[in-house]
Amino acid sequence: MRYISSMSLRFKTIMIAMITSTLALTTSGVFFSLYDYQSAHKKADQEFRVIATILADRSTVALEFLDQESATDNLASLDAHKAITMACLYDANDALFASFKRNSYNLHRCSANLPEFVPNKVDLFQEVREPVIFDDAVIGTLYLLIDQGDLRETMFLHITTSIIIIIITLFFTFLLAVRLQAFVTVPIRKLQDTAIKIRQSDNYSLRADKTTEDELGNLVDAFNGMVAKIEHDNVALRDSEERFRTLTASSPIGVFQTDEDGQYTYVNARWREITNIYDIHLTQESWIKTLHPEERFQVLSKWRDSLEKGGEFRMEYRMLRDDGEDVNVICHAKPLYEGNGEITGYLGSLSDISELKSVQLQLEQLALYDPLTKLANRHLFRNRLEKAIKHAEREGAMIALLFLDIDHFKKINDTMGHDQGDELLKAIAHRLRFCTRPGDTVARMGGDEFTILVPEIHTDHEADAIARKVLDVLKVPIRLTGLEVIITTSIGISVGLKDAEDANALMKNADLAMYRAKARGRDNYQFFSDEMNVELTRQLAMEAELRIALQQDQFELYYQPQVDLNTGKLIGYEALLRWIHPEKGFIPPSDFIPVAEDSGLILPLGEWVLRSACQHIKQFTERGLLPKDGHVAVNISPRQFHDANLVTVISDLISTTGIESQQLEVEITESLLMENVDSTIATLNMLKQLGIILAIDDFGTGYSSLNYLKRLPIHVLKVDRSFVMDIPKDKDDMEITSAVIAMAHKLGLRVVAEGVEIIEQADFLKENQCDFVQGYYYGKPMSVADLYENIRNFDQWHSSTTGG
Ligand SMILES: Nc1nc2c(ncn2[C@@H]2O[C@H](COP(=O)(O)O[C@H]3[C@@H](O)[C@H](n4cnc5c(=O)[nH]c(N)nc54)O[C@@H]3COP(=O)(O)O)[C@@H](O)[C@H]2O)c(=O)[nH]1
Repeated sequence: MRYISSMSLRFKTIMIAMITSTLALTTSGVFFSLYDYQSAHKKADQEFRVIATILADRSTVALEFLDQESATDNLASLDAHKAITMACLYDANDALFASFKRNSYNLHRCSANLPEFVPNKVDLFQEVREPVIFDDAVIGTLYLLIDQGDLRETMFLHITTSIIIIIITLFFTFLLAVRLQAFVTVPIRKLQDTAIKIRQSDNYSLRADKTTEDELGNLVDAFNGMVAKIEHDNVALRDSEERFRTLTASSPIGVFQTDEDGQYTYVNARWREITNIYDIHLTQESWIKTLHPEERFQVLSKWRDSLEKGGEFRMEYRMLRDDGEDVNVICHAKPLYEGNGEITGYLGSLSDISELKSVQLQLEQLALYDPLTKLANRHLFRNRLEKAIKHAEREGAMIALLFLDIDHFKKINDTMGHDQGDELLKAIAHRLRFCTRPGDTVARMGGDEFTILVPEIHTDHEADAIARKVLDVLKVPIRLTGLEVIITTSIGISVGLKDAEDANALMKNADLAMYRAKARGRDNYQFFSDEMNVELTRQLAMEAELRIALQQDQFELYYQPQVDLNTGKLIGYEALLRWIHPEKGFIPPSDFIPVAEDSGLILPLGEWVLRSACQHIKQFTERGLLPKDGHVAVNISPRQFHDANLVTVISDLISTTGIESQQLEVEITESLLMENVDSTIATLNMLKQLGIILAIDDFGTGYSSLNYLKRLPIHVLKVDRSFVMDIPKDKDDMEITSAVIAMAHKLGLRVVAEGVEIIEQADFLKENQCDFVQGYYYGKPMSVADLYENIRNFDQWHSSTTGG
């Protein structure tokens, strides 16, 4: 079959025609020869039987009368029939009676007796036996032997003629087939030649000639149509490729194409710029050489993996170019497929993302690191803390978390200026790094708060040692431009997973411990303890109770008189808040004010105090308990002071209660002044514009500088009780107090001395021109009812209480 399929169409067409003709002619020749032979044979047989019947009939008389001569003559009439070779007449006993033979050369002779009949005998001669009947009795048999040679000869002649005719016909058929096949093969050959020409010349504008209008003509049309489509597609492809080349040539992205083995077949100019490879014969090896040694293995194995699996290649990697430049790139290559689905190569892009990477790094730096100190920021610290907790859970290890707050940093920052403050923070960060090991994390949480995470400790002593080291190292004077600063810090330590098992709790515990360190005089460290937690629980319980107290009106204002030292007259009161708990009784403000401050409850509570104080001012004025130009001082906590609504609240209260604004004095603590200086001054100015009196409370306990005080729009300075209480025993306190009074006067401020308990203190203050005093010596804070009871006439009441 394969042999046949490889034969030329021309040969096959001729062969088909020849085989078909041969088969048709042979079949019909053989059929007709046989038919002819059979017909001739049948006809001869009938003829000889008729002759035999007639002859037998004629021989009846000769046999009956035993007339051999007549019988022989009778038989001799057969001479006219050439095919009858021999005729024998047998009598009733089958004995030869008369005979005839063609000639003396005839080999056949009649046998003496009638030959026995042999059925299905095949011979060149045919026998005919005809009974001779007389009166319905067989009196003899006529036996004829007929030579069939003529019949056969005729048949052979017919066959021979047929064969000759077949051969001649086949010959003409061949000539005709050879001629006719050209109608099929020539257009096909032409089509083939055109196809070959197109293929060799890549000239798709060529077309095959259409010579017929039959199926071959249709084939040519279809072929030409197909070529036209290819030509059109080629043009489109060329245009597209042209556009691609033009585009890639000026593309800011490197573009490359490789074969299926990864060898470069095309790169654009940008690709060369990025890789710094300008070899004309570009190989994969030249690209491999540009890969950064640290990443070469990963890049190559991924690239080879993509080649083997026929998958996409997408990777971000570094290159170390031969000019020494470190370039970050992102490479993306996709396989190109042939029509049969096989990969023919890769088309890819190469982008220089160095700038992006550095921006990303900067962003990461910004997102995870504190821009000033370059320490980890809150997020990164939190992240590392959570990882350390997980590690500790798995390994059963301990972690230490140190929470640091620089002591009085705000004061230092405000005094030295923010630039120096920043330098100081950087120096602190540097020292903290020095105190830790590579696996530890030092973070700046914001402001002057730092944390240290030690991810693996074995005993508390290790955390203890780090804390000591930090305290010592930070205490070493820090030299800034033009000055030297000594700083201390307060450190809270929580140990995981002993004190707490999650990041929030550990942070909270360390924070709590840090506050304990602050409370214990700063410049020390404290480990978190359960007792701190108890304290926290207590504070939370108190917070809940404070909310109820606010709803149930469990608060009351007490008033402590303030006296003019020169005249001895009452000039006003300080309003002091009291919480009368229905079960616990009196709870001092020093206990609940910090809780209210921390929880934010100070805002509604402080507003309540202001409203009550304004209402009382109104009542006191009406009942003559407040002298003309007298005032009531109200304490404002830091959080309340920084509340955006404070000025509006006070302004509304003054107008709704109908008091004079100068009858209200607002006391803010000195420590508050050290935070947000600008906004503090702005708020003070707004309050001053309302016409109220502004006083600085607890003066001397903070770190206010004179320069700083000068900028503040305040009227009164209250010398803290801690300076007054040891007068006259403590000479230092006396000196400080007199200096503060003198300084305040120079700044145009009036001075109130707090906590005056004895006459010596009053005398000392008077000698030093202190303006006003307040203290148990003049009167303890008292309820409004007591006030009405006691101060009907202040002068009388004062002399009765002081004995003066
Ligand atoms: N934000 C607010 N703070 C308030 C309010 N009411 C009070 N406070 C602050 O609570 C702190 C404690 O106050 P308190 O227990 O009322 O103590 C005051 C006086 O009773 C006490 N004092 C006065 N004279 C003497 C004395 O001669 N000896 C002595 N041992 N104590 C005396 O001093 C406190 C007044 O201090 P100060 O406010 O600094 O003038 C206290 O800090 C209050 O400020 C409030 O409504 N809001």
